[in-house]
Amino acid sequence: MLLGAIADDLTGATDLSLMLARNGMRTVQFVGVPPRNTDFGDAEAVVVALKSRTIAAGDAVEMSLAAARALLAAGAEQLLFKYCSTFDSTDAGNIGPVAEALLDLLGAEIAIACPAFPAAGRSVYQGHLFVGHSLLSDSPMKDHPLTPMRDANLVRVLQRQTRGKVGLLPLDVVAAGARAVQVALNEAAAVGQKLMIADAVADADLRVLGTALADATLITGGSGIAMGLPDNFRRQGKIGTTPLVASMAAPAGRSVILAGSCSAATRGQVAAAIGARMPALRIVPAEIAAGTQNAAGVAEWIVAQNAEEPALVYSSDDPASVRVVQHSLGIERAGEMVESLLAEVSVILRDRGFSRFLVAGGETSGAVVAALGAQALRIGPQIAPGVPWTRSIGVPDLALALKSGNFGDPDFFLTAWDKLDD
Ligand SMILES: Nc1ncnc2c1ncn2[C@@H]1O[C@H](COP(=O)(O)OP(=O)(O)OP(=O)(O)O)[C@@H](O)[C@H]1O
Ligand SMILES: O=C(O)[C@@H](O)C(=O)CO
Repeated sequence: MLLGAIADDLTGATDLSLMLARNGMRTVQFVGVPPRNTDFGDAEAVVVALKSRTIAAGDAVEMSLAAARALLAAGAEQLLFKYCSTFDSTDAGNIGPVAEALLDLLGAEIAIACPAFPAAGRSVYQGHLFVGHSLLSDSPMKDHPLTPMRDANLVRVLQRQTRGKVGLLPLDVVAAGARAVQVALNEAAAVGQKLMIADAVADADLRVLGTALADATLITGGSGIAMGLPDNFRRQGKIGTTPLVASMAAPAGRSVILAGSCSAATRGQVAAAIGARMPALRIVPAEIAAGTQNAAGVAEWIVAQNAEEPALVYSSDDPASVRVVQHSLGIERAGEMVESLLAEVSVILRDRGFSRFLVAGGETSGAVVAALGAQALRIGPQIAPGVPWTRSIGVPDLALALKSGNFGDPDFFLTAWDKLDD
């Protein structure tokens, strides 16, 4: 095992695992910190998925350090801390505190922070994060239920979360090549900077950064920052090239879609599925609170649908309605109620022979997969940039597609199934 990664949510971990697998690295993903003496088999990269994006910063630090220690003990030569390509965080953390704690653990002087992922429309220029053609602060991320992002200047955002000084690695330095990047990082470290937001607007920039970071013990960023890393190991003769599969055998059983993401892309996918007459049931937080909607009832409804086609259960709602719910129930309680209900539903369905789950939303996926009991995932074919099918290793044997809220085309819920072989 060469590369050890810690992801702050589950869909982010599959996004990263797909990036590494697409770039030829044998990658296995773990859900939670792997237990002591875990056999990582022939994995060249191990990605540990945490659910640490929105918990208290101290807990996120502790969990991330535990993951880092497990990866280092298993032989990782380089650590990557993966967070969201939209830099989802608050002034309390958790990107800054976790990155600083990992720097301390490794005794490293400086790390870059680069959420750019051009294939999904995320680019960083002059330290400002763009989502498509909009600044982060003008994008739908300004209304995220848990981490509303209202400042696009990432140097400023990260500085509010960190003790150490945050700097900028501008695009002209990146354009000058890997050596220029290394010189800039050394100079920044010499003046006491701990983290540097790195500009990148195209895959070529991310590959330059990747090359420059061959000897870095810690790298932080979105999945894009990983695209150049496998080549470093390849140049050193440590890995070959394992091709990504084009389709995946799925265990026999029924299919379901559970969407707990309120992100714009997911809402579009829900609308497209309903438009295509997929059977769909809406989860309403106020009804869960009132006890008129519960997991048993929702699961019954799903089981009663046509067994040959996937059915959709969604809580996805527009920002104004989400705000109303959060105001009456509390942000955390509203989120937890939906997550718990979908998690309970998934367990009932698993026990009724469902084996193919498509889950939308990072927090939602974390809750569902933990309840389902899948502990490690093998990476299958790409459905959309950042979203692969995965198959759990051992028991339970499930096909899982864990979709980040904002990823995928509108027809994602309809076409994802084409990549599964019966
Ligand atoms: N109708 C709703 N009202 C209030 N909260 C909701 C509603 N539906 C879902 N939620 C909560 O909003 C949160 C959505 O977060 P989640 O991470 O699942 O999606 P996302 O942020 O779009 O995805 P990602 O993190 O992958 O970008 C969850 O905690 C979920 O339970
Ligand atoms: O980086 C992204 O955008 C995703 O992998 C993610 O982390 C969403 O939760």
